[in-house]
Amino acid sequence: MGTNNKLEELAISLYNIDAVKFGEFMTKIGIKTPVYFDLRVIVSYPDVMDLISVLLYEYALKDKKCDHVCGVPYTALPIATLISVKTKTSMLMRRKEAKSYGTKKVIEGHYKQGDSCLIIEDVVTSGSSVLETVTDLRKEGLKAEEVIVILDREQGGKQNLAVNNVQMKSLFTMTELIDILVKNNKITEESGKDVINYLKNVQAPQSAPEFERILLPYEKRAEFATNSIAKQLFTIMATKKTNLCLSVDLTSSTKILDLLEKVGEHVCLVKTHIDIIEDFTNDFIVRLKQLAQTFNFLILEDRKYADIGNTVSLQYSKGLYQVGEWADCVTAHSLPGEGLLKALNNSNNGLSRGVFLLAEMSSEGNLITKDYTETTVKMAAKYPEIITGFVCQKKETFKDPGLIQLTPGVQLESSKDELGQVYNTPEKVILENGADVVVVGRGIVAAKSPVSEAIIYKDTLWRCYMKRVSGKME
Ligand SMILES: O=c1ccn([C@@H]2O[C@H](COP(=O)(O)O)[C@@H](O)[C@H]2O)c(=O)[nH]1
Repeated sequence: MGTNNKLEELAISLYNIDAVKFGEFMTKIGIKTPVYFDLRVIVSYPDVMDLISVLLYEYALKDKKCDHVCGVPYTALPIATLISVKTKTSMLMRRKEAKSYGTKKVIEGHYKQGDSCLIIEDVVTSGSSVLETVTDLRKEGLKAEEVIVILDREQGGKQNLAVNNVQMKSLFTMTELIDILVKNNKITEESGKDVINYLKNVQAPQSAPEFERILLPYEKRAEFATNSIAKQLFTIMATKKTNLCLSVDLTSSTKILDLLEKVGEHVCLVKTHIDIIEDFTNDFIVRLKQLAQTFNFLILEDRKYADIGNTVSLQYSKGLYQVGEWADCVTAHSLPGEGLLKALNNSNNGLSRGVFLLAEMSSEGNLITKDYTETTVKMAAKYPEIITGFVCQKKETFKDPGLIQLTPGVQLESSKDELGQVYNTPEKVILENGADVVVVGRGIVAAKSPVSEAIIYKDTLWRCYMKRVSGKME
């Protein structure tokens, strides 16, 4: 049987075993889709597994030399195993979380620096899962420049990967799969067209003006995010319906924890300045993490790293605060150059971590220029796996819908403090200036009743966001 016939056979089998379904489904992040894939079920069908491995071999592996293969966890792991055995190629296995004991290895198997590793994946949408695996392999000095996938959903993954120097090959694109299923009378031409139309809509975002980043809802933005913390933060905002980041600029750990007990449910992000706490102990961190888990918020340590890579690496992972152990993300200046980003990227100990780069500041008379901001954004583009977004003030600062605009300097009325902090209103920062997550400090912590004030900020900020995105996705 020729490769084309086998591809047809595979498409029909995937349909028959319900690995691909048509109808109206809701994705994990609440977006409607007319097609749904669940390739996890293929492990129960040895004939389908066999066909997939034969096709992957014939299509992409026959004439290729690579030192290892590695499946993106979890669905692609058994596929990678079959390929490894069939081609007698060594396999590597990537853990999703580093072990907390022993070697703390993320990549299991025997390999040496410079070895090439071919990645195998089942379905690619934005390419972010593949990029997570690429990042871990590259950290070990492996060459990870190619991925083969069963299905390309044609939602920007291929382009995203190419930007990160990963070439993607697929057995089918979504359009090709649909064509086969229509041709074999598995689905009607109409539902085929529905899917193609859906694809056109989701492919358009980056170019069409109505899909400008600030007009997209957070759940959609999560799909574009490459950094896992950005993805989580978008999803938390969409689920909890809050884009409020509380800056807990208090010097007593008890006061911070008491406040978070009461307002944790209203915030998506809690921003700390850990070095202003006068009674810091490790218990504070334990309690803070518990609260983050209970109320589903992330933690940002606003450390504003600004030193050479080696020092930043030490500041991040050592010393009294061991920030890398507990903060989901940190802030950093771009001033010292890329070494700092490399340091943060290499010091994450296998944990999901993110960085907000300061591209602009809210304080009067700050020395950041337009050129500096633009160069900062360009620098960030080289480290998509670690960059969560930018601390900035203007919507023009960056375009990438997968990154987050974190904007401080916000109070209910425009004003200034006596030390140069400039406050804009929620309306201005969200509707005009493009803020995604809004940082409020003294507006809440110094209020007479911080809890009721937090609720007012949360409601006001969310209303502005809803106004911004409403009607644009229909
Ligand atoms: O440009 C910047 C960057 C960071 N910040 C920080 O945000 C909070 C703002 O606190 P307020 O009490 O709401 O003024 C504070 O922790 C700053 O360090 C900023 O204000 N501007």
